Amino acid sequence: MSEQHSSVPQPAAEPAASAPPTAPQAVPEGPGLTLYGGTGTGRRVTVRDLARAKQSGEKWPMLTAYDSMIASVFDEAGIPVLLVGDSAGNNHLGYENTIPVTVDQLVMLTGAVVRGTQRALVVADLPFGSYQVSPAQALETGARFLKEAGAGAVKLEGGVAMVPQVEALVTAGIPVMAHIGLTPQSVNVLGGYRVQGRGDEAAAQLLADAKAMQAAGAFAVVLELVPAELAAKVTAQLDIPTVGIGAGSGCDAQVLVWTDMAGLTPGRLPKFVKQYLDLRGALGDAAREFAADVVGGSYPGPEHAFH
Ligand SMILES: Nc1nc(=O)c2c([nH]1)NC[C@@H]1CN(c3ccc(C(=O)N[C@@H](CCC(=O)O)C(=O)O)cc3)CN21
Ligand SMILES: CC(C)C(=O)C(=O)O
Ligand SMILES: [Mg+2]
Repeated sequence: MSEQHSSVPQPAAEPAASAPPTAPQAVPEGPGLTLYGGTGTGRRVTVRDLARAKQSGEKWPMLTAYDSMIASVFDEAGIPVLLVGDSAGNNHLGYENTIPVTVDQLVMLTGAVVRGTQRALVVADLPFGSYQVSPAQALETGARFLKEAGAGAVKLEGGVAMVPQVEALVTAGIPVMAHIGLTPQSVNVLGGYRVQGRGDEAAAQLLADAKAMQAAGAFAVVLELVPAELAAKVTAQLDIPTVGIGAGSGCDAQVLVWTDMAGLTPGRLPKFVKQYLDLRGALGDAAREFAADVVGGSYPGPEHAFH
C-alpha cells in the first residue's frame, strides 16, 4: 500500500530532470491531477486548492465512494474529491432512497473512505434530519464526521434556509459544500426527482440560494438537475466552484454516483449519467464462471491446492 503510494509521480508541470520521458507512472496523468500541483508530498487536496482551481478555470471531477477499496481505486486514479454521499442509502445499503440513512451509518462509511485514501479531499453528506433542526445540531453532526471519521468537509442540502447552519459549521472550522437544485432529501416535498429551477421565479430563487450559500461561507455548491443555461449563469456569478450533476457543462466541476458511471446500478439510469463501464455485466459473468467451475469440478485445480 505505502509502496504504491510512494511511487506517485511528480506533477507533470515539474518532472524530475533526470527522469526519462517514458518513465512508467503509477498514476495516469489527468486533468484532476494538477490540483495536487507543486505539493508532491502526498498531502490531501484542500478547499484552498479548489478555490485556486476556480481562479484558474480548471475543471475537476468528483465521485461518490462508500467503502475503502473503491475509494482507493479513485484516489489512485487522481480523483481529487470523493463524496461519501447519502446516496449510500439506495446504492450501498439497499434502501429505496436517501431518507433512512443515519449519521452512524455514514460516519462508518466515511471512516472507511478516509482510510482507503491518501490524497483526495473526503466530503461527507450530512444525513436527512441530522442538521435541519438547528445550527447547534448541524455543528454536533458535522463535528462527528471530522472527529470520528476524519472527513475533510461536510455537505448539506438547502439554500437560504440553511444559512445559519452553514455559518455555524464554517465558524467552527468545518468546511461546507452546499447542495441546491434537486435536493433528494426533500423528495417527498418535491414529489419526485425532477429538474429544478425552470421558470423565471424558480431560476431567481436558485441563484439567490447559491449566493446565500457562498455568503454564508460554503466552499463549493452542488447544482443538481438544473437547466444547463441556469447552471452556467450561477457558475459565472459565484466566486466558489459549482459542482454539477445533471446541470450541463458550464459548471466548474462534475459529480456522479460511482455505481452509475461504472454501470453497477441496476435499472434505468438518469439521462445525465455517462456510463463508462459495464461492471454489473462483468461481475455477473465472473460469478457465473466461478459457479460453473465449481459445479463442473474444474475449480479448484491442482495449482490452487496444497500438497
Ligand atoms: N444511483 C444514484 N444516482 C444518482 O444520481 C442519485 C442517487 N442514486 N440517489 C440520490 C439522488 C437521486 N437522483 C436522481 C434520481 C433520478 C433522477 C431522474 O430520473 N431524473 C430524470 C429527469 C426528470 C425530469 O426531466 O425532470 C432523468 O431522466 O434524468 C435524477 C436524479 C440523483 N441522486
Ligand atoms: C449525487 C451527490 C451530489 C449526492 O448528494 C449523493 O451522492 O448523495
Ligand atoms: Mg447526497
